Amino acid sequence: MLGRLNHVAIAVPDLAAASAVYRDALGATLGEPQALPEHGVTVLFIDTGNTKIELLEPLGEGSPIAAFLEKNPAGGMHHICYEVDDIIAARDRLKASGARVLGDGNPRIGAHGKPVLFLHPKDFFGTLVELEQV
Ligand SMILES: CC[C@@H](C(=O)O)C(=O)SCCNC(=O)CCNC(=O)[C@H](O)C(C)(C)COP(=O)(O)OP(=O)(O)OC[C@H]1O[C@@H](n2cnc3c(N)ncnc32)[C@H](O)[C@@H]1OP(=O)(O)O
Ligand SMILES: [Co+2]
Repeated sequence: MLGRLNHVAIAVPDLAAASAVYRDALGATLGEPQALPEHGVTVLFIDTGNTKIELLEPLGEGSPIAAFLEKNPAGGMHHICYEVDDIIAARDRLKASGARVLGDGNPRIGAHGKPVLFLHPKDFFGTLVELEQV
């Protein structure tokens, strides 16, 4: 079930400033910012060759990362995304094991145009887990 590491996400207060630091200080090659109002974030991906870094900032009212940034105003590691080949089978297996699938439990289309789900951080050792079907 558990596949490759698709991305590590870092929530930031200012996406433009954070991506400039990644470009200028770390020499990162930046993807284009993507506003995703349906997810309440604007994201930008950085390809590291073996995985990706997702920088994300809140977009609009009620962003799901607003409370996280209130607690971590300078930003912080927000979630980790694993790839799965069948997100419905993964969801059903996780729910059967007692894990909490966030939202209404149905996959939504994520930044890569693929179905994604999120698992409650309290069930995975303080780490918000995202699953992406590839
Ligand atoms: C762009 C699309 C997609 C992609 O394709 O990559 C994305 O990545 S979108 C990313 C943004 N969307 C999401 O994160 C959706 C899932 N997240 C949520 O539903 C919420 O963030 C949350 C996980 C339910 C937390 O919401 P929050 O408002 O912070 O609720 P609480 O304050 O009640 O938090 C409960 C509890 O969990 C701790 N917490 C919150 N966020 C995280 C986190 N990222 N990592 C670890 N722990 C987290 C929070 O501190 C609370 O703990 P206690 O205070 O100890 O109770
Ligand atoms: Co993500």
